Amino acid sequence: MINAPTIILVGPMGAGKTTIGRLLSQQLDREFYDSDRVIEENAGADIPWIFEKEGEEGFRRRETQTLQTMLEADQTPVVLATGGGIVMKDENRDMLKHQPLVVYLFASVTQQLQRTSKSNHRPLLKQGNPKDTLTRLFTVRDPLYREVASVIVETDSRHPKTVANKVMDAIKKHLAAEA
Ligand SMILES: Nc1ncnc2c1ncn2[C@@H]1O[C@H](COP(=O)(O)OP(=O)(O)OP(=O)(O)O)[C@@H](O)[C@H]1O
Ligand SMILES: O=C(O)C1=C[C@@H](O)[C@@H](O)[C@H](O)C1
Ligand SMILES: [Mg+2]
Repeated sequence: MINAPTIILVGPMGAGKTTIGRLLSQQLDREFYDSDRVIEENAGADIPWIFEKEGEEGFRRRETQTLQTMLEADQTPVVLATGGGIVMKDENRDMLKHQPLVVYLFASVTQQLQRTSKSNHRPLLKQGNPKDTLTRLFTVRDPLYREVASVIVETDSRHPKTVANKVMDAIKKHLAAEA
């Protein structure tokens, strides 16, 4: 595993990309980055503010730029969590498909709903009914996550540490099959 390339986590809001990404980075003794946090640091503002001032389109422009910079800059392998909508742009999916290790953290809509209900910093869930929004996004995005992923790990009803261990096992299997 020491030689594993950069691990990129994709999946919907509440899949646990940030949570599991942190755990993996600790287990592997690697740097952890979260594209949402990098966007916020570069903007000097949080995601709700960016959505309010620049719209989703402005946020997506920043997201593409951030992904590009991070993938180009990355020499040593790291763990990179992405935002739930990273797969919406063709150019982002192209970048991701060229990466050796993209992990789709799968979560059902019911589970996404439970996990996202604890906080209200996600602009897309502030308008309308969150269950309808998550269902609509799932229909569009689930095939796109699958399109870019080398590995898929189910996260429903699993403790974060169990998910992190499952990701490690799945990565080992994937790398062994590729060797
Ligand atoms: N496997 C899990 N079991 C229980 N709770 C979890 C699990 N994974 C994540 N959580 C909790 O769900 C919430 C959302 O997790 P997290 O922020 O890691 O999701 P995310 O995929 O990064 O979402 P976003 O796309 O919005 O950034 C957090 O409160 C986290 O503690
Ligand atoms: O699913 C989405 O489109 C988003 C998910 C979050 O990670 C943030 O990137 C932002 O709130 C948008
Ligand atoms: Mg996150």
